[in-house]
Amino acid sequence: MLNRIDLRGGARDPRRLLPRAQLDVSVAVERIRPLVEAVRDHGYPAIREASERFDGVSPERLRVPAETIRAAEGELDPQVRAALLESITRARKVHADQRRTDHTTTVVPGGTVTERWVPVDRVGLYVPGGLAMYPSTVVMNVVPAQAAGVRSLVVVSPPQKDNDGLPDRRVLAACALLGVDEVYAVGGAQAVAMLAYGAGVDPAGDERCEPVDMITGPGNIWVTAAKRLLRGVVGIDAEAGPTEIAILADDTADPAHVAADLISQAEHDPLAASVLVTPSTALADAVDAELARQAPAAKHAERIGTALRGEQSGVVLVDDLEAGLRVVDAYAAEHLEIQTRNAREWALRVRNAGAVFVGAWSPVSLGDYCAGSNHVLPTGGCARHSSGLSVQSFLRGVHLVEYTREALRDVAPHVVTLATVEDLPAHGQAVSVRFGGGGAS
Ligand SMILES: NC(=O)c1ccc[n+]([C@@H]2O[C@H](COP(=O)([O-])OP(=O)(O)OC[C@H]3O[C@@H](n4cnc5c(N)ncnc54)[C@H](O)[C@@H]3O)[C@@H](O)[C@H]2O)c1
Ligand SMILES: N[C@H](CO)Cc1c[nH]c[nH+]1
Ligand SMILES: [Zn+2]
Repeated sequence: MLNRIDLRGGARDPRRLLPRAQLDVSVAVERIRPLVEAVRDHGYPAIREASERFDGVSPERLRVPAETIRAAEGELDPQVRAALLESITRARKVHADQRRTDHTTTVVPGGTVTERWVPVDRVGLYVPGGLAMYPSTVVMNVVPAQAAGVRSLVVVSPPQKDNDGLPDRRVLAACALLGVDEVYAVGGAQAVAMLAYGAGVDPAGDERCEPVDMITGPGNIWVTAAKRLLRGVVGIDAEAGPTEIAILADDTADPAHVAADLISQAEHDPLAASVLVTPSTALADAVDAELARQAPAAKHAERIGTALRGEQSGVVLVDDLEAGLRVVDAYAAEHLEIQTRNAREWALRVRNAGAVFVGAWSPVSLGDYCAGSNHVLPTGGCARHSSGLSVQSFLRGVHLVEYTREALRDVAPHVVTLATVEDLPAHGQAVSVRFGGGGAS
């Protein structure tokens, strides 16, 4: 069922052999540019027009009333409430524990540099809502922002035809459980543009969404394209586009589990990538057989089939696990499962992955909902240089430089020398003047 790529006995570059579906983000950027510019220039009418075109709804007001958010919590199924609360509790525990604390280094007696971790003031959190609904993504965005101490949080999520043009009820309920009260029924590139530039959110222009300082959260290729386009206008977390799973497995892995995990992420999007890397032909054959058995029976069989057959998915056959490790490192998957003997040892050697899931009992679905880790992770190879969303994503390190007169005097000649070398004498003078004019004394 999966494309088979045989790297055994050869030295072919795995990056070329495993193309990514969203290499087309740059094409999507050009497609959404006029929409982003229209939202910047006209605000509400442009957003409404895009919602009509892409979401099939034409909302009068984009902001979700506070009582609607509260009512959604009231209507929540008790089992769903319990599961969301468990997810929130575990995520809060992990994210609060990982918050960086301020640190002071005494460089010399009387001279210190303190690194202060200051939260971003206002952030926009994107919660997808096209093919699937993501109350869990509300948790994964909001919990780290709150743990960082962000003061102003706004959630955007696409309007749903079957919910009177409001975001999904479970998404609203998750906002209520987390104490978020600024929510807009806007999705796609238009939501990203609204957050970046700010915009009126009703026909009369009485209500406004004020611009944010940073936008986080996953989304489809259009959301990812808008984030790439607006990076710089606002801060952006890593690109978190169509989901990816890679599994490094040997003959100890259970083919039924491997297939189920590949299918679980293919379920997100026809552009999702599911990749198995293994030295075992027997496992590859058995996983193929399991995929053929499990995939057609899945609820979202059509998009799963499209994702699994897509050029972005496949089985990579390698000579051994060392070669497999090189492949998964080159690929830099959003999620990497290690299902091998001594899984932890292999996992600790991985350099490039959004998150690593170790052994038979840590499937990606656990991390999607209830491990305590974050599921907003870098896709498209961004794991080579970027981290998943965390409490750190919402903090800025600000250096506090504090020297006494004596400490400055001691180092003044070096400052003056470096300023002279760079032909920026006024820099040197700003130090010298403090010690009686021309030169430091
Ligand atoms: N990496 C992660 O952390 C992570 C987590 C959860 C989900 N995901 C991914 O997020 C994505 C969610 O996608 P989704 O589609 O379900 O929801 P989405 O909210 O990202 O996209 C829906 C929006 O796309 C816009 N849109 C649809 N067609 C368009 C077009 N032709 N041109 C311009 N805009 C258009 C619409 O405005 C709609 O509101 C999936 O790819 C999933 O794999 C990633
Ligand atoms: N696997 C997704 C991250 O790529 C997150 C998610 C949310 N709900 C289910 N899964
Ligand atoms: Zn998932």
